[in-house]
Amino acid sequence: MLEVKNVSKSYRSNTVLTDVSFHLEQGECLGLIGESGSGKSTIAKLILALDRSDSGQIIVNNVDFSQLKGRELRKARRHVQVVFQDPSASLNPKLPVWKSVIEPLENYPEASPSFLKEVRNEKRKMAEILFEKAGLQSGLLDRYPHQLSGGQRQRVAIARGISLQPNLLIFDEPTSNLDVSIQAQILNLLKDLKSEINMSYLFISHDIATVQYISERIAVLKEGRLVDLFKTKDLFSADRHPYTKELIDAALE
Ligand SMILES: Nc1ncnc2c1ncn2[C@@H]1O[C@H](COP(=O)(O)OP(=O)(O)OP(=O)(O)O)[C@@H](O)[C@H]1O
Repeated sequence: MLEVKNVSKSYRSNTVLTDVSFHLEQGECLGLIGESGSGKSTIAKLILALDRSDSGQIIVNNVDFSQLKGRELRKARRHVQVVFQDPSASLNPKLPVWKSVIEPLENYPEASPSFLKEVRNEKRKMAEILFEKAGLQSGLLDRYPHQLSGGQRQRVAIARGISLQPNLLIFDEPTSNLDVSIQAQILNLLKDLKSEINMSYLFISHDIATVQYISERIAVLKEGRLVDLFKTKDLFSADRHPYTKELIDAALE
């Protein structure tokens, strides 16, 4: 459902991505790991069409995003959503959180997620269903972002991220700011949602353990090049790229 083909990107003289290729199957989670500055977020930005690659293609459901403009791009964008490390990025501090959760549904009136079919014109009901899916109690609907814990805020961002029933949900370090026990709860929630709603995930993290837990395959980025790509069960296999082994050793330390 996603194909990244020979993508390169530079900012002025700084080469950030070089000839990156990978694909993602429907319903699959691909983990993307690499050190800070290796280009992980840039890949996310390009897939979200927030920026353009210098060369290569990004194909979502057989549509080449790099060729789309204007209305066509806007229409295609609803199939790809994102959850960032900092949920504040997608939550308006001046709105009760239930309104932020249904905002994408207001922006795309043509979207009709299967789990909201019965209530598509009832804003509050849609928010209630999305809250329930994200494991949030309905008593929190009218809170403002600053009145929630970090874990609750991230659940709100997840509720918003799934609201349009996207084909692809990109996570950029979604649990890095959370305590370990909350991280585990959020990862379990994401696993459940993926099979329930049949979405594909691109899960960006610098933490191998997190990526190992949630992903079926793992891609390794080093200085803007994809150096390794393998099934998660082969993480400790002898033929891993030396750089992957370095990352594993560093994590074990
Ligand atoms: N809009 C931009 N203009 C100029 N340089 C940029 C821009 N966006 C990213 N870069 C540069 O691209 C490189 C890769 O950044 P990117 O954020 O993709 O890495 P990352 O692997 O996600 O790092 P981190 O884990 O720290 O978020 C960095 O050197 C960064 O400074």
